[in-house]
Amino acid sequence: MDNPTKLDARQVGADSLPVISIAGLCAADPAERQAVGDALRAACTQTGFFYCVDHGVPQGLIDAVLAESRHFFALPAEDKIRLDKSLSSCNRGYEPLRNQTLEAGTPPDLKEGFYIGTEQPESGGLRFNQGPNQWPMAVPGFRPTMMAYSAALTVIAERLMQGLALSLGLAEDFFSTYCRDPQITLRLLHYPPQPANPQPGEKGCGAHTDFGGLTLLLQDQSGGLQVRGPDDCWIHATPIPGSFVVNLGDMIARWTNDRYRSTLHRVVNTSGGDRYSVPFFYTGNADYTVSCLPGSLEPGETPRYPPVTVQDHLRAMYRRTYG
Ligand SMILES: O=C(O)CCC(=O)C(=O)O
Ligand SMILES: [Fe+2]
Repeated sequence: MDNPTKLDARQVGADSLPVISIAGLCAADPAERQAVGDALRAACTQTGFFYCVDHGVPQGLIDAVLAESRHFFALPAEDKIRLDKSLSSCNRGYEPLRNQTLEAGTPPDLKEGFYIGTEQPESGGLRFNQGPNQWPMAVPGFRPTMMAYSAALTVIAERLMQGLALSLGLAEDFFSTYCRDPQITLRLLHYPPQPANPQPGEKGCGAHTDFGGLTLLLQDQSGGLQVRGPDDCWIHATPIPGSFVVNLGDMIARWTNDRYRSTLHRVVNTSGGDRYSVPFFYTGNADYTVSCLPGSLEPGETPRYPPVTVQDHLRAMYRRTYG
């Protein structure tokens, strides 16, 4: 890892990360579906990040998510604190500025957030991240918008998992058990502008890899997301209107013995204004055991990671970044 206090990134065009149209995943012709699988394979082995377009999620819904998120974060601090995630048994609700440190050895992240998941009965913390949401009553459009968006992205994520199966030469429905009753987390994020005189290494979101399966990120037009390139430079994931930035999390790296990359990324909000983004984490069925996939080992090669359930893996990862 380079010096974490150095925050500059290479200025490159959006074409440095692949742009993949996923419309073909809905085609009746298997060759069209496989063509998307082939494009995914290239992106997954090379960058671990790509822009996803032609996904079919209405732009009006995407715009509404960002608008409702802005409304929420503009509420007075006391209203937000009333929904603090420490009041939830399942990590749902508001997370104040500087609450998480995604990059060990650097100051806490300059972001505030709000966690939403599948609406479930209270489990008293027995089932990790599973239970009821907390909702801001002062923002009436918030709940229906976030529920509609979560449902829409769950469909896209499941479709992408079918594409990933094709990309790996597996049956298209290979991940169907993983996709049954999936854990999803919608995370609203608000980044204030990067301070003029930050502490060494202080930034919006420290360098990290994502914990789960797939992440589908909606970002506004501020920019600031930086992705670790194969040549160990940081490259800007410049916003492309209407796209999602998709990346693979650690579970896919475990599945493929690191053939598919779970790539480091971070956020430095140098836009001068507020930045809003909405990662959607698709982590699959909590009880599913992630272990090295058929075809991901060369003869004589052994798995780098022991099998782990989705739930146990996530629990360990949250513990690491929330202390
Ligand atoms: O805000 C972003 O663009 C990225 C957020 C992120 O990487 C995360 O929440 O895991
Ligand atoms: Fe991330």
